[in-house]
Amino acid sequence: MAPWLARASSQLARRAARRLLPAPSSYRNRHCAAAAGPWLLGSAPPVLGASPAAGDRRGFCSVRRFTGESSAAAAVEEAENGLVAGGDQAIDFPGGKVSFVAEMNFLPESQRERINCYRVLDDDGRTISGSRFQEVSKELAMKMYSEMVTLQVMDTIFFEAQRQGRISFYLTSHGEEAINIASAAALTIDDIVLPQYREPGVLLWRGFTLQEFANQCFGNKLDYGKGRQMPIHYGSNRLNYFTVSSPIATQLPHAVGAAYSLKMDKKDACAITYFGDGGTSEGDFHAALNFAAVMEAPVIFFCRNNGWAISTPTSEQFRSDGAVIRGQAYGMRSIRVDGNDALAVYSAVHAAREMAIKEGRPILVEALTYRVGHHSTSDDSTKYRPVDEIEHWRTARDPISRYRKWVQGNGWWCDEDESELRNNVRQELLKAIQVAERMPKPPLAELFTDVYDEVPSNLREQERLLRDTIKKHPADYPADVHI
Ligand SMILES: Cc1ncc(C[n+]2csc(CCOP(=O)(O)OP(=O)(O)O)c2C)c(N)n1
Ligand SMILES: [K+]
Repeated sequence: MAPWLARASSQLARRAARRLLPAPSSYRNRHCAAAAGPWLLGSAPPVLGASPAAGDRRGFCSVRRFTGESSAAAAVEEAENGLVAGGDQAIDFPGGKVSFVAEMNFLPESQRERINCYRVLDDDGRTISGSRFQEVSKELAMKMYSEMVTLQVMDTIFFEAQRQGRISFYLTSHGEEAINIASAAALTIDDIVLPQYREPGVLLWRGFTLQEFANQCFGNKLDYGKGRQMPIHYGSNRLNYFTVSSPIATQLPHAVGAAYSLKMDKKDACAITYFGDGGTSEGDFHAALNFAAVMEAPVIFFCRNNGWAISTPTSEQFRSDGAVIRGQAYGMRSIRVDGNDALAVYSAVHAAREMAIKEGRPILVEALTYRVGHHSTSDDSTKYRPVDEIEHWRTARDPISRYRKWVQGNGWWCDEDESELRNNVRQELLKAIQVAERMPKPPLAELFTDVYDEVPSNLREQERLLRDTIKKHPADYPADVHI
């Protein structure tokens, strides 16, 4: 027995003896569980001071029966011999006191009921009576609405542009507009965003223009990534938005580091990182949550639980009650929120941010939602999920319609406003696409820069070969490649 455990055991037994506690009827069982406690069940504890009386063997554990007044003295004797007396008292362990119990109870694999989901608006856009939420001004509420619509229109047009062969790839946030916009609205520009790829609305909210989105998707010379990345891999230094990186969940540990640096600099800001239900199966997810909890980093882990990771349903992703329950396992406050309710998402992230910064702690937010679109333009989701299911979420559960009912109910919006907004966004984006499409591509030399301070000889050789190949086969390369 470890010396600290023996000390604790003997202190406890002496205290019991001083108070002359009568032996509880279940003493025998407690004794048994306590003695087995620190070791693996099934293996005998290394020190057993009391020799078992005949007939007292119960599997792995030796037992002595005590009665009446003699029990306290016996407890002392047992403790001196290295046994733990058990009882209601808590015993010191590394990490804090733990109480012993007589029953051999395994923690159940799940709670009896699933964790509740915080909601403000019902399906008809009415505030649920008694719901508590962060007030939003008319101005903020309307900006949220118009950005949700802008995101939806942008997604629809870029998706079509890919189908027309004008861009190589696209991925929509359909069904997750409230998550995108309302979470962004609850942050300040000083908060650092480490995105997955389905949160362009956060960047839109921060002021990334439709022209900037188009420049990236067309990989032209104004794209900040210099045309090196696939479409939708946006990033902006100016807007504190890390560049999207496709490998799932790598951004989570980065976010903890970024958050910790904000804390060291005593900044009034936090980091937020987004990821899907699929991302929770990556080792990076677990490393990041543990790291953040231990380091008390002001980071918000925002899980978009949208039911699908490409063709993998959540039923094949995890057996836990979603992601929210995992926060507690790592010692982190967590909340489950209706991801299709803009006011609930806004309120939850607003509160999470306050706690993260003021109390210096990570928070996990799990937003329940549904990926209404295909995974990307490389996917046809009707191959693995029922069309009815998609339609139900696209219509009856649409976050934009629900929020619109609420703003309209407040007298802030009407049908004419709606068509004017949609028309304006469409015009602006079509113009941006035309400009982006005509804009020359970045110079070829840029393919080889920004990794090494000086381009090494092997890369210079590759560049020379590429230029020769383009000259030999000009028809196989875009006409505007700048040799
Ligand atoms: C490490 C890694 N494994 C696999 C992939 C391929 N992949 C791209 S997206 C994706 C699904 C991710 O699903 P989820 O995290 O739930 O996000 P969602 O697409 O639903 O928003 C997978 C498996 C990847 N990009 N990175
Ligand atoms: K990543």
